[in-house]
Amino acid sequence: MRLDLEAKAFAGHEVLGPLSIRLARGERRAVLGPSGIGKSTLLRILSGLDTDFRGRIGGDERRAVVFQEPVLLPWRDALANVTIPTGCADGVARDWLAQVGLVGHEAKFPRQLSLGQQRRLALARAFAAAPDILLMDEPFASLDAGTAARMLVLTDELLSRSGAGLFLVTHDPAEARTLRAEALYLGGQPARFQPAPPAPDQA
Ligand SMILES: Nc1ncnc2c1ncn2[C@@H]1O[C@H](COP(=O)(O)OP(=O)(O)OP(=O)(O)O)[C@@H](O)[C@H]1O
Repeated sequence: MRLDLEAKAFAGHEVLGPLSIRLARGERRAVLGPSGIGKSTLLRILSGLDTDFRGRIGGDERRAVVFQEPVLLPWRDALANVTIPTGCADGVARDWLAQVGLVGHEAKFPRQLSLGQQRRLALARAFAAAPDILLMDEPFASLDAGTAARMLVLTDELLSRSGAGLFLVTHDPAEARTLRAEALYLGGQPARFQPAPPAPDQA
């Protein structure tokens, strides 16, 4: 996946660029920076959801996106929430549901699952699409600390097992370290990649 972004603007106001990213299968990067700096905007461009920018995007890697909210189909059970969006076979979906710890929950509707289980269902759906690159936007936010820690370990395992690359948007440098992702810091106006800010005890 290649992005050479010259500029991204909203209503004539430039928020991002210039910046470049290269990301291949098996590589992991995390983008960090203050609220409103442009992290989600960058993820939307990389995922192909936002094509309204100046620059070039390329690479034929399959991409899957995991958002902070699981965005599930409310009237379909967990199994169909994996098979319908991805087109994968029932057996493949059952296997991914098992890998995220949802055996026995296949026939449940999203409203019958906890938030943590819904997040794991969204993770199973993303991996069932057999992505080369997984793009994740704050996927561990608003989970209690224990659930977030388990999700992080699970994500690390599934990335290693599948060989997929990772582009993670997060506020939390510790998440990037746990996932062994190279940290990229966004700063400035319009935002670009910058050197890491000093650690709090050195500031
Ligand atoms: N659809 C939109 N229309 C207008 N402005 C937008 C739109 N989406 C984002 N912006 C602006 O672009 C800038 C970057 O937003 P973005 O959501 O990418 O930031 P972020 O770093 O992901 O923030 P947070 O960490 O709070 O989620 C912000 O100033 C935001 O107000």
